[in-house]
Amino acid sequence: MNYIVIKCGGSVLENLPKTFYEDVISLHQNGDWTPIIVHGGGPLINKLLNNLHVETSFVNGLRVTNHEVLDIVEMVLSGTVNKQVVRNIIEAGGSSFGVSGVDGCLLKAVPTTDESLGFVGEVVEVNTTVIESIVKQGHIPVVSPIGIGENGQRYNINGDVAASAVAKALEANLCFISDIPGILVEKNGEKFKLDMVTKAEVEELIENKTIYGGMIPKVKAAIDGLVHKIPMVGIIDGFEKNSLVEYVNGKNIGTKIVLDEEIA
Ligand SMILES: Nc1ncnc2c1ncn2[C@@H]1O[C@H](COP(=O)(O)OP(=O)(O)O)[C@@H](O)[C@H]1O
Ligand SMILES: CC(=O)N[C@@H](CCC(=O)OP(=O)(O)O)C(=O)O
Repeated sequence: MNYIVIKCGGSVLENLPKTFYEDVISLHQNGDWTPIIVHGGGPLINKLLNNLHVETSFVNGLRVTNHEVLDIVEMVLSGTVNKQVVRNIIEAGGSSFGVSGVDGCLLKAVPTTDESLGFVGEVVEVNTTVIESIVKQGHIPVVSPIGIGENGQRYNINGDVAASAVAKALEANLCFISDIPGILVEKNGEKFKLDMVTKAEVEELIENKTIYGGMIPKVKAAIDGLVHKIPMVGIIDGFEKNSLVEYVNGKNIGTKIVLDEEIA
């Protein structure tokens, strides 16, 4: 099966055009690709935390997650956002089935090594049978990034990290849909997009702070995926018309991430 994991960032989710979902559905219906959506929802979590006067902070793009934050994160991701994406696909004429990483122990997790992050998890195992059975029923799976660990403990997993874990488990292509045309760098006061970056370049861009915030987990998850044999990883603009279709057809769109140039 030619799986493609499409990670929809919270930065674009609320405003993705209907044509985006129509493109996902057409990939599915043409039979060449089996799309799986993994979503984020950071801005909506921020909004609810703010409304409830709960403080929030990030370390290297990951949200520090205590009990109170964890409750709200799960509510937003596995409730509001997951069902919104499922509805969007139905509205665009497709069929989809939403699950959280907790359902069927889809995303088995352990706490991340940085203890100061609280209940932030890393995925240690993906129960691919959950995805496979949804696909078998003819639905597009929509996954929210909450993981489950020992004794039923929930974990907040960054959407990019969850998407990469699912792609690794299925040996799938991976595509990050975000609100930027790709990785941007500044030269002579002007910003331009990189068509391709290597692992070494990514590390340098993080080091010199050209890559910051939510882009850090994205590129780290991309590299981790490539190291574990994901065939292709890219970051593309969700608002650009046909971007997803062009990406799967190998057009030069967004930023392609590679381990090194020889194997590009
Ligand atoms: N070098 C960079 N190029 C492009 N965007 C970057 C870069 N470094 C940091 N960013 C930020 O990363 C954001 C995308 O990450 P994030 O907000 O987590 O998006 P998403 O919700 O789509 O996962 C961009 O909107 C931008 O603010
Ligand atoms: C640990 C961690 O940072 N989890 C993220 C999960 C949502 C997410 O990843 O949303 P985006 O894709 O919109 O960034 C969070 O709490 O915001």
